This record gives sequence, C-alpha cells and structure tokens, in this order.
Amino acid sequence: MRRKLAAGNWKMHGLAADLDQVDALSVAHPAPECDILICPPATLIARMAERAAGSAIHVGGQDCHHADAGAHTGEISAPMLADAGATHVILGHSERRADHGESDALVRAKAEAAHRAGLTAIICVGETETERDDGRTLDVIGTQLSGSLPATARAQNTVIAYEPVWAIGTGRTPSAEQIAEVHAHLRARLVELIPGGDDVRLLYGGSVKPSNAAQIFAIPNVDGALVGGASLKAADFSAIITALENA
Ligand SMILES: O=C[C@H](O)COP(=O)(O)O
Repeated sequence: MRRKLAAGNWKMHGLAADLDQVDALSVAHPAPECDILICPPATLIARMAERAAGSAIHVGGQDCHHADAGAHTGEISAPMLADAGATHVILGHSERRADHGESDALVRAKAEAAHRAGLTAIICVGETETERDDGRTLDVIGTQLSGSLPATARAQNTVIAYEPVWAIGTGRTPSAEQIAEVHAHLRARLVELIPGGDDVRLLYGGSVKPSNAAQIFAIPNVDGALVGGASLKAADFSAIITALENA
C-alpha cells in the first residue's frame, strides 16, 4: 500500500512572513492520512523546518548540486539541504530543465547525491505540448525516467512526479484518461527498472486545485500531487490535502 503524498512547490515565492502557512496547515492536519511536504525557496528551509518541528509537515528543497561540496558559487548541496532540516528534494523540474539546461544524466547525478545525503528525490518528468501533439508523450516520459533514475532508487527514497509542461501554471489539465495512460506507463517502466518499482509513489503535477483535486486523485496510479500555485495559500493546499486523504 503506497502512502499518499501532497507536495507543495513554492518555486521562487515566499518570505519569512509566509511561514505562518506552516502553522495553519499543522493545525488543520495534526494527524494526516497522507504525507505532507512543502518545498520553499532555499532561504526558508531551515526556518520552515524549525517551524514544522513536531508537526506532520515535512520540508524539502527544490534542487541540489550533484557534488557534496566544492567550488560552485551559488549552489546548494544535498548534505546542506539535509543539514537545514530538509527530508526531500525536487529534481529535474521542467523549469530547471528549460531554464538551466538540465539533462537526464545531470538529474540522475543529482538524485544520487540526494540519496547519499539520505534525502528522498522527487524526480520530475513531463512532455511539452509539441511532444504530445506529435504523439511522443510516452516515449519522452519513458526516456526521461530511465535516464534520470539512479541505480540507488528504491521506493523508500524516490518519488516520480509526472508534470506535463503545458499544464504547469496554465489552468489546463490533461484528461483523466491521459493522466491514467502516462501513470500506467510510468508504473510499468518502474517495475522493469528498479526492485520494488510497484511501491514507488507517482505524483501528478500541473494546475492541481481544490476544484479538480478529487477527480485527479481518483485516477489509478496517482498517489498524490506536486502542487505549485495552489500550495501558496494554506486554505487551498489544505483543501487539496483533504481531497487526497479522502481519495
Ligand atoms: O511543481 C509544481 C508544478 O510545476 C505545478 O505548478 P502549478 O500547480 O502552479 O501548475
């Protein structure tokens, strides 16, 4: 039985005053029937981890370097994230793949670094609109998965997030059939690629909101969500968490 996961990605949003959201969520969900994770910008990780101590809320990073330490100005390593109180890290988000040219091989190296530091890697995959229109979605997703997944990946340290690039921040979502097709494909590939692949959690991400969460969580092989915009407001993220608990 895979425990569900509601993960919020704050992206480049959030100042100290926004840490109040953690208090609101921990009051609303003192003993949730799913895992709850917030990935704030790096500047807030340590303070958020302190704020979340004793609650059911986990804190994660949005990226890490593939090396544990070194002369890499501006970068943050996986051991640093763990030291700050993070338990998870998002890797290979399409915004990083697009903005920073991150390849599957680099994402894989980062995931290995995350595992060395004891972090759970949330590895993102997703097709562009052109790739979907060309009928290449499953090929693209399969290639990203096999290229980004390190040999160290197991259900205990790895989560896969399917995020169609065209659905991120757009208000558009794939049909239930389209999500089900991709998640079934990911599940089959995971079973082939790693021991215990059937137990790896698969998240959907891309314009998840309180109004569509229950419908998305009813889709087979959807074990939770990676939520962007709607995770910035505690009331909206709380409603999504509740939908996941009830799924
Ligand atoms: O990491 C989160 C995703 O990019 C989804 O973002 P969104 O919920 O704002 O569409």
